[in-house]
Amino acid sequence: MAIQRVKTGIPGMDELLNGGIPKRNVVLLAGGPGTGKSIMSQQYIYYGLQNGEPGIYVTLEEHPVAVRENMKNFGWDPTPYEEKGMFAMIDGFTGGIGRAAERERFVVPDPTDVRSLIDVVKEAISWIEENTGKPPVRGVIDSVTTLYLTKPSVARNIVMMLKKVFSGFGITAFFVSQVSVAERGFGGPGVEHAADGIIRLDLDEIDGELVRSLIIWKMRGTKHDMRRHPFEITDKGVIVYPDKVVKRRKLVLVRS
Ligand SMILES: Nc1ncnc2c1ncn2[C@@H]1O[C@H](COP(=O)(O)OP(=O)(O)OP(=O)(O)O)[C@@H](O)[C@H]1O
Repeated sequence: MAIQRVKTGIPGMDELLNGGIPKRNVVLLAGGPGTGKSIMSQQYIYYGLQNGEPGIYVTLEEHPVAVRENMKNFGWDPTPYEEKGMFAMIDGFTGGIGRAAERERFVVPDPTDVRSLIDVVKEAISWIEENTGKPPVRGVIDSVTTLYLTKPSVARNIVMMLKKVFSGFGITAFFVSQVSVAERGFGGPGVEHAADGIIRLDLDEIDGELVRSLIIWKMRGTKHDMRRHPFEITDKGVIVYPDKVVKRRKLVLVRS
């Protein structure tokens, strides 16, 4: 039987994934600052909404109002879908502080406490089920790194706890993982093993120009492309180029 897949909807990406992400996979979207992790996550969620697939988005690094504004800049206004009960924005940023936070439907009272975050996620899933008759298909946490910045030793446990909830409800998720500019890993000890998939995004200076590229490091349940491909961020979102390959320039030391 063919496996069920969730299309990312990001032009070029599903080709690299042999058709899409296997359903229920939790995929780490790992990369340095400004590499495009949030934009790619928002594009993933919005593609689903447009195709009748409910979604949840947990924002831990940005105000939910700023996330909606950023999405609108790309033409991805989530508000009508929130009104229909198809999309839940989970505010893990404000802790309920501020006027705008009072208007949010799902607010995590203590964003540093993973259990309180999980409770609100479950509430949002039930709300979507009540409104649409099905659980969300897609989910995003932006970023999971925030949850263990000060306690890296529990990183893997936290990712496992969240993965159990998301994949338990059949949700296919992007967990955004922040890595520092020169870091080769995927952000946090052991998280790379807990995740079902890893997509690594990079921004490199080549010949005085910043070049965006990505590579699918792993994806359980499917074969996938193994090469590094360039991508661009445009006014309409991310476009990946499956026919182009980026070969990293090596740093050559010249002795005088
Ligand atoms: N309309 C646009 N057209 C082209 N590029 C854009 C546009 N809007 C934003 N960008 C690029 O996207 C980058 C931000 O992307 P994004 O917020 O997804 O990064 P991120 O990987 O989530 O970063 P961080 O970890 O710092 O939050 C900007 O630095 C800019 O280079």
